[in-house]
Amino acid sequence: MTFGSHQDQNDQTAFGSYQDEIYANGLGGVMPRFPMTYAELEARAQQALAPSVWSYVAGGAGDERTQRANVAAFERWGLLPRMFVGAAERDLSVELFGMRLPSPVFMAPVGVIGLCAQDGYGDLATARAAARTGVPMVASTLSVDPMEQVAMEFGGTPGFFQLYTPTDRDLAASLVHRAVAAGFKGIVVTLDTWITGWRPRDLSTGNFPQLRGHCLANYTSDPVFRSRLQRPPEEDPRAAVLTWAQLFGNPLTWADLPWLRSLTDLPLIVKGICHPDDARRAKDNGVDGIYCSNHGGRQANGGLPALDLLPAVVEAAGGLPVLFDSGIRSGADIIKALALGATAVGIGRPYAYGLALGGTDGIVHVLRSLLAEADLIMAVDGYPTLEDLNREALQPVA
Ligand SMILES: Cc1cc2nc3c(=O)[nH]c(=O)nc-3n(C[C@H](O)[C@H](O)[C@H](O)COP(=O)(O)O)c2cc1C
Ligand SMILES: CC(C)CC(=O)C(=O)O
Repeated sequence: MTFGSHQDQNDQTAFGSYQDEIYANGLGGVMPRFPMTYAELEARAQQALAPSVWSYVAGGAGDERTQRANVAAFERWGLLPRMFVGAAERDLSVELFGMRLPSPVFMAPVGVIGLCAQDGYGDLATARAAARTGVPMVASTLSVDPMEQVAMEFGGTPGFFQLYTPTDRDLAASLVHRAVAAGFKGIVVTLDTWITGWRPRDLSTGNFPQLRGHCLANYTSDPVFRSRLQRPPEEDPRAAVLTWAQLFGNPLTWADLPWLRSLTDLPLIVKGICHPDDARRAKDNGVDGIYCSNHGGRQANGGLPALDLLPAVVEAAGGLPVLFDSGIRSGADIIKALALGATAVGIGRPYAYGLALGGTDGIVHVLRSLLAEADLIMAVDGYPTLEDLNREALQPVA
């Protein structure tokens, strides 16, 4: 099978075969085009991206201590290999919100992802990667193309819509209802970013407001948003951006949760939950999934690594699915997060870098590499199914 062919879809349950493919294609195939380590992926993405986009994607809050800690946290856990298991066949599939997914991996919402693509249409390229790999995309509110067009590229892969809840409730309802109509399978409400964190790299380049301004397609295509403007955004884009900036961020409280819940029957997932009490309360208020994340260290510096917070959140979630991101850089990281109780694991910056280097092919390469590594670790370490991956599979590094 050739790399990047549409046969990928049929290959979703044999993730480790990507290794054979790379060896078979040899130097004429994947290797000269795509990096095989995260360090190389990051370095080459830096070369490929405009400096302001690079700073925005790679950067985080403050001196980026929390961002680095997210990654370092994975090094404090080691996997325990088991022998005589005969894990010749592995099953990485997972049941999530009533759907069977080929793997417990998804693409975390990345706003402004559009600008990581060479042609500027990165949301569509990402959706196509979801179609090819079966790895769901959580489409950000902040996209270059409207959600309806993004959803049309998903193929058979389910997609999720990430909501930045505006202060205008009618607009929030309109965005959610559009997502339902477009066929999204769940709504992820991000709680930790109603205001942007202190991001020195963005402040240095000064380009962050401009970058955001390119990613308002979900607003400018929205009838409610348009009704709030004196003139159509096509005629007065500056006024549209100013109006958007005024209503972008809603500092939600628990009192808002019943209203959010009432907007849709789709699974409602709350992103940014890091405290067990918040997980418990969200569950008691009728959410369907908890998303443990510290936004990749982009919002508040000085926090604990998200991985360290995961086990308590899982326990408090009392059986609700727990999605996790922040710091996943390898297949081993995926396995460790699953063993610590995550139901599914979100990839963030790595796929944005894949997009920067090779569009849809680049993302497919990143996702398949991560999944191949995860699958092969399960094979070698003797954990054939996700049920086998639990706390017993891990030991803290001394
Ligand atoms: C460039 C960029 C943009 C992001 N935009 C969004 C967004 O629009 N909505 C959201 O909920 N999270 C957003 N996030 C956070 C990611 O969903 C995820 O939590 C984070 O990337 C995980 O950290 P990691 O990439 O270091 O693994 C963004 C992250 C990056 C890197
Ligand atoms: C426009 C931003 C607030 C989008 C985001 O979530 C991020 O950059 O982390």
